[in-house]
Amino acid sequence: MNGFDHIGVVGAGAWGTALAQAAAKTGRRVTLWARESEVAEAINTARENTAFLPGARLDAAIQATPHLVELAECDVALVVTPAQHTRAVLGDLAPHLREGAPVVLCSKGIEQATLKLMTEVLAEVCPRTRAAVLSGPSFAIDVAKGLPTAVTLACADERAGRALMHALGSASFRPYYADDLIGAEIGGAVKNVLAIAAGVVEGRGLGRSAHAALIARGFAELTRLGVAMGAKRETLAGLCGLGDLVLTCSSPQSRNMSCGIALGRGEALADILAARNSVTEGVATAPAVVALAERHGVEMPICESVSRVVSGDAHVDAAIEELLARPFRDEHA
Ligand SMILES: NC(=O)C1=CN([C@@H]2O[C@H](COP(=O)(O)OP(=O)(O)OC[C@H]3O[C@@H](n4cnc5c(N)ncnc54)[C@H](O)[C@@H]3O)[C@@H](O)[C@H]2O)C=CC1
Ligand SMILES: O=C(CO)COP(=O)(O)O
Repeated sequence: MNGFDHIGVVGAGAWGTALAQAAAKTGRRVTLWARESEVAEAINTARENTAFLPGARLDAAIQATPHLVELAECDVALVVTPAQHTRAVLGDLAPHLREGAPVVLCSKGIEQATLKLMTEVLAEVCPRTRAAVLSGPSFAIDVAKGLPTAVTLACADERAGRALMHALGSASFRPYYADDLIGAEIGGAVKNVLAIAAGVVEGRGLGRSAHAALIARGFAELTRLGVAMGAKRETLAGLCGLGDLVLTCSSPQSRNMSCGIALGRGEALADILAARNSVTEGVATAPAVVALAERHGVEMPICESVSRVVSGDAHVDAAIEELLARPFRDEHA
């Protein structure tokens, strides 16, 4: 064992459960906080999270609990709550965080009310914590089943970041160290918005060429915002940016893409969201991305269209028409 012997995971949705499983596979003790006591109960007794990650048998080293106080002994906390709820959960977690224990933010979204990244929320709520970000192309069920996956693990403190990489990594779950937290966060947040657009392309039957164009032009938007906010281009072109964009824009298994597919087929957003118990991060993050783009003076027409559609300000067809009517321009402007 090379440190971080006891791993805390905050949030037992699909991703928190999968990360708990990946950590348990390294031989570490894992405490997993579930907001719902019945989820904790099911994990501890049936060894399955039937509510959020059915079909994955969970390691006996994972102890689930509905009480955050039980994370007090953990050497590190992985925070895996939906972005819009992360501030509240961090507030409840703060008194139980062990002095010096890093917090690894694993959610992919921007706080809509404040336009803050998760690292900024953490800095406000738990000011003396070392932050890390884990983000990349990784469906929860793939990780839980031990299929090969690679993610970015960003931490400004290089020693802590590399130690976390070794603690969480295994042959099948492969974190790559980076020092660029902003890049890791922007990649994960913006790709969800673009995946909704990719779903619309699919659901409206606009063809594979439009799909490829959407990914390439979407990546240009993601890069523009990231660079304006201080991210490194190579981070955005890596696992947590381009890698996750390609995965999420190409897999109907993605909640964001499947939401877009349903929108493209003419379903109403409220009905789509009401039919699922899982989070579709791009819906709340889309208006935040547009507001950040305005603040930083960058153009993000695809994200703007998604924002207008999910906010009910534009019909899907009108949004597509507007995008196609944009003036011709230099590709790399
Ligand atoms: N599922 C996946 O494959 C991946 C998800 N993520 C990210 O992980 C984060 C969590 O997503 P999932 O684990 O998929 O969630 P999920 O969609 O499986 O489950 C919803 C989660 O939200 C929690 N929740 C609902 N209301 C809440 C509230 N008021 N306060 C706190 N928590 C509340 C539920 O307890 C549950 O844990 C998201 O930011 C997502 O983008 C990142 C990588 C992969
Ligand atoms: O982030 C993910 C894969 O990397 C999961 O995407 P969805 O939230 O769209 O399902």
